[in-house]
Amino acid sequence: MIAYFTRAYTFSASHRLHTDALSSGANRTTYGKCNNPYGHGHNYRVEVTVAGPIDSETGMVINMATLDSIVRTKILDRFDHMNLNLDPLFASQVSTTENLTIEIFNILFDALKPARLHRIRIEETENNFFEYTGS
Ligand SMILES: Nc1nc2c(c(=O)[nH]1)N=C([C@H](O)[C@H](O)COP(=O)(O)OP(=O)(O)OP(=O)(O)O)CN2
Ligand SMILES: [Zn+2]
Repeated sequence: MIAYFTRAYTFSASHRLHTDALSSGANRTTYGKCNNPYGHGHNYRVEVTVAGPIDSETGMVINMATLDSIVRTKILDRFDHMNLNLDPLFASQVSTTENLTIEIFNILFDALKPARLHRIRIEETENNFFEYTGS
């Protein structure tokens, strides 16, 4: 029997949607106000879902303290109060939340092993949600 455990985390970060592959005008047309040269910020809410059998001794899919520690070390310490565009992950790709969601999935997929990361879901604003399950 496989169970799913989801825990939510938040971090605040700034970014600017911009690509050197487009002209200034095309960037402005494509990204609108999000192309503002001074950037803007979000309070990102990240949902991490781990899937797996329930351990017969602990009754858990994953120990929450273990999950918290890994997410803090790998994600929150890296991105909270940072400019996403300055992170090497976004040196050659736009800091859209689609890309952020995939990058966070890939980081945590490796870090959580042998536990199995099932899904990352990120709320960028009250209206924008993104999710990735690895394929
Ligand atoms: N496909 C994507 N489109 C957009 C992304 C993205 O990551 N993927 N991101 C943005 C911006 O980062 C932007 O900051 C979103 O904010 P906004 O347009 O203000 O979003 P809302 O409409 O939800 O908020 P309002 O306050 O109602 O304007 C844009 N597009
Ligand atoms: Zn934004």
